[in-house]
Amino acid sequence: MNKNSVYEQDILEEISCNVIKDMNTFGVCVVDDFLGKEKGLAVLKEVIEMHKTGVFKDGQLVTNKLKADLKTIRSDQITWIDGKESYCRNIDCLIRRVDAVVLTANTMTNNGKMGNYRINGRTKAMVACYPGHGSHYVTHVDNPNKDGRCITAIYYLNQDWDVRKNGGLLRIFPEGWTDKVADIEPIFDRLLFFWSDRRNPHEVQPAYKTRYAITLWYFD
Ligand SMILES: O=C(O)CNC(=O)c1n[nH]c2ccccc2c1=O
Ligand SMILES: [Fe+2]
Repeated sequence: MNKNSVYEQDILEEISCNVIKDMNTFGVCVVDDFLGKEKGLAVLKEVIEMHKTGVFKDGQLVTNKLKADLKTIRSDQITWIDGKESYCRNIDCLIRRVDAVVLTANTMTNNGKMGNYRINGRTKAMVACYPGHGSHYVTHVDNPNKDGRCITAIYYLNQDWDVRKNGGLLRIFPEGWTDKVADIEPIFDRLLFFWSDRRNPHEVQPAYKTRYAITLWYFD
């Protein structure tokens, strides 16, 4: 094993340790500077290129009933990739690193499980774009009905993001914490994990600048 990979292995184990601790304590875990600036920018470049070539499909319509003009706000725009596409080499590297964290965390816990899950697969990667103009995602649970998804992993790509100006905050309302919320800013090179089930209802608040994220859901 060369020096570099031993170093990378150490970092991977350190990150995985933190993921286990935070997931078992809070059900939510944030890892900042996950890829580093160069690799993060390479992923962002691929996503922007995809956006330009029009691969994103319009997501759900959100009709804004508050306004008399019943203005419809187009919300998320998404596309699914498995990472093997020719235009996703850097996104594939991201996916493999997130896989490595989840699988390492899974094996590091004494019984080979994280939160009583034995992860054995995941979805393709969902690349999501909130196009600004107030686009948002109403409070929801990713997996309300035991469809097998247990961990949501979201990687954010938004440079110089200021929630006071740009909105787009992810607000999680952890079950059992009536007076507390987890506010996650969708900042560049941030990786977020949370349990996908009813423990973590969450919303994406209205975004006023193009907002990119890549989501993976892990199955047990
Ligand atoms: O971007 C975020 O910070 C959180 N994002 C979400 O919770 C989220 N959850 N479920 C989806 C299903 C289909 C399309 C987009 C989504 C989506 O952005
Ligand atoms: Fe969600």
